[in-house]
Amino acid sequence: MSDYSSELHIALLAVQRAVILTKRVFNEKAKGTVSKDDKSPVTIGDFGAQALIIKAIKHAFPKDEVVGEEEANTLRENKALSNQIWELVKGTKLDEPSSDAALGGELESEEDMLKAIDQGNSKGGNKGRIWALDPIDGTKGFLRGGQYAVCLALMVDGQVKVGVLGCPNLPVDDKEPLDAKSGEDASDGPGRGVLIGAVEGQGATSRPLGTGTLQNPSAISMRPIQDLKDATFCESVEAGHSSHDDQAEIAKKLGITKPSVRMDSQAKYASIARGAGDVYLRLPTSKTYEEKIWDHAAGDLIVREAGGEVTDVHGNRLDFGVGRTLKNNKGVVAAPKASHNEVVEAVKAVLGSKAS
Ligand SMILES: Nc1ncnc2c1ncn2[C@@H]1O[C@H](COP(=O)(O)O)[C@@H](OP(=O)(O)O)[C@H]1O
Ligand SMILES: [Mg+2]
Ligand SMILES: [Mg+2]
Ligand SMILES: [Mg+2]
Repeated sequence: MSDYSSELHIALLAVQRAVILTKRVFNEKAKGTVSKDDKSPVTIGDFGAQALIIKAIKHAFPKDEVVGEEEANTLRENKALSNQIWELVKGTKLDEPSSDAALGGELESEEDMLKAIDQGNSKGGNKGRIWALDPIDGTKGFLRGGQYAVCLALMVDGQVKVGVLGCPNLPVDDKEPLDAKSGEDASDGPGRGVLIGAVEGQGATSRPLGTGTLQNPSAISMRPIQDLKDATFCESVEAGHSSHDDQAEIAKKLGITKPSVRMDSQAKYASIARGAGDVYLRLPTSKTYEEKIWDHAAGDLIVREAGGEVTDVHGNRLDFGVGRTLKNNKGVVAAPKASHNEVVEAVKAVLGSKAS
């Protein structure tokens, strides 16, 4: 049986390399945004990071498939944008040549880059080895100057085996508690940037994000909370992604008085997994929206390996084996194992009272 050590190693290095690129874009005023068909934004950072990571995976594990969020169609029609991304991608490498070589080195050409982006077109499913990739999660936060994450997970037969989150704007210090402002005006200056990883059955770790070989990891775990009244809750900044009103009602029901922490991206999963916060709620805002597997795969495993439980609002585990979306689930409830049931009951009570 595989211990997934080489998959974890490649995933950590690939995310670390992609963050070199996303940080350059984050710190530029013009981030090269275009709108997708669903009107959501995508930047040169999203495309560039997807190309770099898929190149690395296909080099190390040529037979594996990838479910990536982005596709290159728009770029093939917009040469100027494609050129701009290529200028960024072609110079991006890890400082340590042997680490960069493990990822297959640089992409060969602009066409090679577009092809890599399009290799994220797997349909997903519950057979074989499939990676789920969100090159920039929290693109709206990325544009606003908030939190964002580079997210990569390996699923085997529909089960998440390896998960990695690169969070350039979170503090390196695992124990720095979240407060109501943690999601605002984020920066990637000194003391910031964390790389979280997990393998099924082997726990979760964190280490500072670097630019070459991987730094030493420390084990992370969720904070033991005696009473949910003292919990710190995280939710999306975007009210269109998760209902702030329902979450406030649930918090009230549980006796929570602290204001919620609004934060973009899977930085929420990363934060609760390392004990900087406690509970992450994502409450459906529409009957039709299906959550995307790349928005949750890495975070789901990392929180569960850190001593948490992750389910949908009905208390069912997230099902990553049914395609590119979580069509069997609604919303997300992530909490320490011992408190998870109590949170789900409060969620059911509040959402149930609104069912028509
Ligand atoms: N109506 C909706 N409900 C829930 N999630 C949505 C949504 N519309 C978009 N999203 C997803 O929310 C993600 C951001 O999550 P959060 O709100 O926690 O920061 C987006 O990821 P991207 O930024 O990668 O596109 C996008 O996939
Ligand atoms: Mg997006
Ligand atoms: Mg996302
Ligand atoms: Mg994204």
